[in-house]
Amino acid sequence: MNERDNETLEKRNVCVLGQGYVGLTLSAVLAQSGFDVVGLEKDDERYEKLTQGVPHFDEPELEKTISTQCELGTLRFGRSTDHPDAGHASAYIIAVGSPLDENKTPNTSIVESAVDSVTEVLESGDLVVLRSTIPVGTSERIVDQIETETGLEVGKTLSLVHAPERTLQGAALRELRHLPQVIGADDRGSVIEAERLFRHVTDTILRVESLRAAELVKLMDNTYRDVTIALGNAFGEIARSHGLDGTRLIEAANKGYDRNQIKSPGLGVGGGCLPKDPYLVLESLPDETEPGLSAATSLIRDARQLNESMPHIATDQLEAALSGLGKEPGELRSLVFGIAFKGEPATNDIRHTPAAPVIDFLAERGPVDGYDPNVEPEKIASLGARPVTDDDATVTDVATRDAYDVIVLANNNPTFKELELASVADAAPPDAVLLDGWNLLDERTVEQMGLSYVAIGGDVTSRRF
Ligand SMILES: NC(=O)C1=CN([C@@H]2O[C@H](COP(=O)(O)OP(=O)(O)OC[C@H]3O[C@@H](n4cnc5c(N)ncnc54)[C@H](O)[C@@H]3O)[C@@H](O)[C@H]2O)C=CC1
Ligand SMILES: CC(=O)N[C@@H]1[C@@H](OP(=O)(O)OP(=O)(O)OC[C@H]2O[C@@H](n3ccc(=O)[nH]c3=O)[C@H](O)[C@@H]2O)O[C@H](C(=O)O)[C@@H](O)[C@@H]1O
Repeated sequence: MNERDNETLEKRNVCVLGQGYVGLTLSAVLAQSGFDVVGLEKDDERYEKLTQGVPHFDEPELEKTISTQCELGTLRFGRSTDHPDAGHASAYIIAVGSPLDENKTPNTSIVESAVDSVTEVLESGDLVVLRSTIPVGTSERIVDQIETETGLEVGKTLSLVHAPERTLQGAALRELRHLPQVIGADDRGSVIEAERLFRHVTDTILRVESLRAAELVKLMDNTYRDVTIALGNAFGEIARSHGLDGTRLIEAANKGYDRNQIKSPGLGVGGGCLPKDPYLVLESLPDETEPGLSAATSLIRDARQLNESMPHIATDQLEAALSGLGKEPGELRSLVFGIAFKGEPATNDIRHTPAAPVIDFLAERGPVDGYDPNVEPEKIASLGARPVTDDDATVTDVATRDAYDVIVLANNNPTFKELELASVADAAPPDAVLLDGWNLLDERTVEQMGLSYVAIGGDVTSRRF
């Protein structure tokens, strides 16, 4: 049995490795829940901002929570497990990145390196929580890594679980408190220890049978979302091939028919996770050639590839619409609204943003301005667009500051619906094109203003007025 079995976690100090979207929000909520937390962040710039109480990303209530907990002394930050408080902790939560490499194969080296640094301070009776999203089977390999490096034994002198994060960026602090927490381990004692911690965060703990079960539950959640989004995108393309408007047909199909809620077509799937996690499923299969698996993996892979192609399908549509403009190469003036990977809930995260391939396409044809009230100008510039930084400007002010030949709504920020189309059309050259990546606007209104309207999943020629 675990040597600390009779000690409740209320006395445990917690060390969270990685203070990104997952680690920092969890550190804040754990501190708020009465734990003594040290958050470790190895990135110098991010660490420096944290020492000033400033997160590198926006989440509602996050900065206020951090400031309160730091003032109370329940939350502090360090760079590595060399930090004195890291050694005093008895619960270690790994919340570092698990990206893909350039071949779209999972890279768990960042997780393994974080685990390595924890093994230097682990003691008998400690708890390790693997929170990063990792391929099935990774936790078992980490158990071997820790047992070899420390001589501790999971289930006897050490507890180890996989407890995945499932919050939505932009809603994380609220969802941490309300979503059920999945916990999987290969021994009962470890689950009990982890429950003693997470029951202070959320009311519902969902025990699953093993480490790999918890890994797969998380990957199923995100892969399900990616595949269902892909099906909405597929219907958009199928409808368009019939000269029909997929978005309107999906709206009709969903109305009053709750057991089906088909997702609307969109410009693409971004963020740090959905574009990645289906590949973690595909890359952790024992043997993809087994008959039952090959169909399953084709479904997931094809869905992922369709979602990856959506921005390029959009620029193909745009290319067709631009042919009528007769612009010389390099002359096309463009504005891209919505640089973050999604517009709602608001985020400043540009990881895998669908705006990037659209900016690339337009930048080959002329200057591109980029506008997103939630994204720092340097991030917009990093994608090759010239940041528009008029803080007091309305979206109409931005859209009419130049005679743009192309205006793109690249994410679903609801403020883009406030575009005063008459003003936009007045400022634009004849036959300017508006690409509405999220079907935010009414095509009839856009067309009546004299702008060419291109929508994802929509087909203007099909529209019966
Ligand atoms: N972003 C999200 O909303 C969600 C992400 N996840 C998963 O959680 C994990 C983390 O995701 P994010 O927070 O978005 O990643 P992130 O990249 O924003 O944050 C990770 C942080 O850890 C730091 N770091 C890396 N190695 C470190 C080490 N050894 N010691 C201290 N700091 C270290 C990095 O500098 C970075 O700031 C990933 O596996 C992701 O798939 C799961 C659910 C939600
Ligand atoms: C199953 C699920 O809901 N996963 C969530 C997802 O959160 P994330 O912050 O990535 O946001 P998201 O709403 O899934 O959006 C991801 C991308 O998908 C796009 N998207 C979203 C919904 C939709 O109907 N169509 C669509 O194209 C968004 O525009 C965005 O580019 O991924 C998170 C993660 O694992 O990082 C996860 O914790 C969250 O619970």
